[in-house]
Amino acid sequence: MSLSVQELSFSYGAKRALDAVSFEAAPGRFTALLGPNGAGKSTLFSLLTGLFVAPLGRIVVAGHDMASAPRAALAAMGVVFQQPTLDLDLSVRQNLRYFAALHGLSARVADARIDAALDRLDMRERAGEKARALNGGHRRRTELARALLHEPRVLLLDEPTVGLDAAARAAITVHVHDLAAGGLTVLWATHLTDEVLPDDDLILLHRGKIEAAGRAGDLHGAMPLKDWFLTRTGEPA
Ligand SMILES: Nc1ncnc2c1ncn2[C@@H]1O[C@H](COP(=O)(O)OP(=O)(O)OP(=O)(O)O)[C@@H](O)[C@H]1O
Repeated sequence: MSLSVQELSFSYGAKRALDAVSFEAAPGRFTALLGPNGAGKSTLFSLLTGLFVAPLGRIVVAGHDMASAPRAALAAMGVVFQQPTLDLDLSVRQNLRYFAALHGLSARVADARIDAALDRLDMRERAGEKARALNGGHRRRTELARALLHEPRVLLLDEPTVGLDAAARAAITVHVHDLAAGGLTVLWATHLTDEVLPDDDLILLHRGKIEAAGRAGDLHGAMPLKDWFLTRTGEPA
């Protein structure tokens, strides 16, 4: 397993946001972390990315424990945050080069990887444009390209389609499923059931606890995922 979360708990004062959460995400699989608003998805991402330190439980990324080997764990991880994080005054290429430099990549290696990443996302001709000039879908693609530059084993995305139109949402969802099919470990947090395919691995998080986990199609069976989600959480997707 390239991502393993064991008995993770976290509270904001008296408010318990995560309660003994355990799950694994495997290489070559798209794992959807599905939960209604307030389920604890963002809290979990803050712990996975080292923004918060978990007082209870364990996170292991590609064999590296976040508590004892945080640098190695973080180096094995690519992250697309819910909030946009591009520098809007820099070009696409400058944004990517800056990130590559932070990861210690030489300019030559960085430029080769940037070109390949932009080609894959059909964005090569936008490389010189300021991030400000891009629409939401292209900004997200740039963030995705950036998250992969250091060739992580695990890709984490926190509600990456928020604010995108239907076409951009579909394109990025398909692209990330392809990345998983190519061998990457993907953890995709969402509250939107139409982003989850029957063959995906699904973790249902509700009120800080894992409510169900398994292959999505096996969990919801003949019932549409949206209806299954409603019966298990009492909240519409
Ligand atoms: N800074 C905070 N202080 C107190 N409670 C918080 C804080 N941040 C989150 N919470 C609470 O912790 C719980 C989990 O919140 P979290 O933001 O992780 O959920 P989420 O699934 O990401 O929801 P959303 O999709 O709305 O971001 C919620 O009940 C929320 O109200």
